[in-house]
Amino acid sequence: MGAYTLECPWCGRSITDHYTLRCDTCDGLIRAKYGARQLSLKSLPGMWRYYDWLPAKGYIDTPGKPITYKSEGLAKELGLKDLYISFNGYWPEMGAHMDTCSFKELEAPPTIVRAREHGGRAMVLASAGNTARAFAHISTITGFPVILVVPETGAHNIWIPGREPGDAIKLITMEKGNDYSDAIKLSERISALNGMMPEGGARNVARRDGMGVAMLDAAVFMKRMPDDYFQAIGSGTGGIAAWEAALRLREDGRFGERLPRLRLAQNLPFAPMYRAWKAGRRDIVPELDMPDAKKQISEMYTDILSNRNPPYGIKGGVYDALADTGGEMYAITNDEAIAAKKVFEDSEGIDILPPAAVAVAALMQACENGLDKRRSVLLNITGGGFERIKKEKSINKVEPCLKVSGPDVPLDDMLKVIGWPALSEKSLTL
Ligand SMILES: Cc1ncc(COP(=O)(O)O)c(C=O)c1O
Repeated sequence: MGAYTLECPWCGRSITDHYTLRCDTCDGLIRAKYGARQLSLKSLPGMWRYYDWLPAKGYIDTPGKPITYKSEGLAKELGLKDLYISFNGYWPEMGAHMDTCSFKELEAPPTIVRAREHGGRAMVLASAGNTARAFAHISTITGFPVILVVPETGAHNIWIPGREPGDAIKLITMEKGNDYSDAIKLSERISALNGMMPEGGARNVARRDGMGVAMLDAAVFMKRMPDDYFQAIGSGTGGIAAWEAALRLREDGRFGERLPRLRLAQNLPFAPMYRAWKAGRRDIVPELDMPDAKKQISEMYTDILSNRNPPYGIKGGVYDALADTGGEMYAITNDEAIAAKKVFEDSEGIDILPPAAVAVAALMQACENGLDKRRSVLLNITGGGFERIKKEKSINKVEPCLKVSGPDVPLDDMLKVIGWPALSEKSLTL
């Protein structure tokens, strides 16, 4: 069980896993190559049902997994015959128990397990909100220290469902004017500390293969891969993950030969990947694709979908995923997303997070523009059930231990407040 090696499909190197995030030779995205060519489902909790294709030896006892179901309400609304929904969030009647209400809860468990298995004593990560919440939740469950760097505007997103936040969570907020990319810069500086593991973003196979579980769960439920996969993206890591999961399913042989077309959506006015893709470019040109990025980000319906350095042009990144699957990009206005949110909630009966509304709006746009209604479509509702969980469980805010002015603040003062290196000793007792 759980046997894997790492390989770089772009230069053919096989790599021993030391929590390795990069291929030194060609800088393409490395992948996990699993011992099990065919997926067999395991009797393990939540997402660990897909343990065969997760890069970890152990697992964490958490119930969260995507729930795939066949839509009736939205399908009827849009005239689609075969619309499937991957619901990532809280919806107990459907068996959905991702209590932090987003698919980032698929990334956190394998990433923390992998880090621990490779000698990590703490993890640092930057997030506009949902990712930090998911890692904080898993830190509360496991006691594994996490340092979260979050722009002030996203701090309200960091809460723990149903219990008090664990004391191994250290939340650092960044003053107004800093965005997600500033948070990434600061977290990269902190990650240079001995024993501190970077979460690795799209480069971390545990994050990607964790998110790929949405595609695996759908294919198992549908008994085949969907024709189309809709998702809202900021970094696009979820899109890459869906593509890689589909490549494994194709190799498995029981889920079809054709890769699902990735249909990925960004929220206007900040849509650098949409613009680069539409211009037929592998590279994002900041002056053309995200002029005045900070202003654009401040005008988005959901700045969760903002990332100024997405893994787009890198080998094995979003561009390659779109190209290999015959994919398409969509740009969604704030009004379209707000309208789509209501359509989904009225027709399916559960609240969704704003990024998921962007994906719904993309599906609606595709339908208006002639998407063949007989195609089997998988819509990734990447977050939902927040209104619902608020009524049923306590939402316990994580209080920041420090607020900083920008990404270049002196590290020493910061570490004193975090309690480093004493914090790192904590993980040794776990
Ligand atoms: C709820 C939700 N949906 C979609 C996304 C976009 O994910 P990605 O761009 O990493 O695929 C995010 C990112 O944080 C998110 O929190």
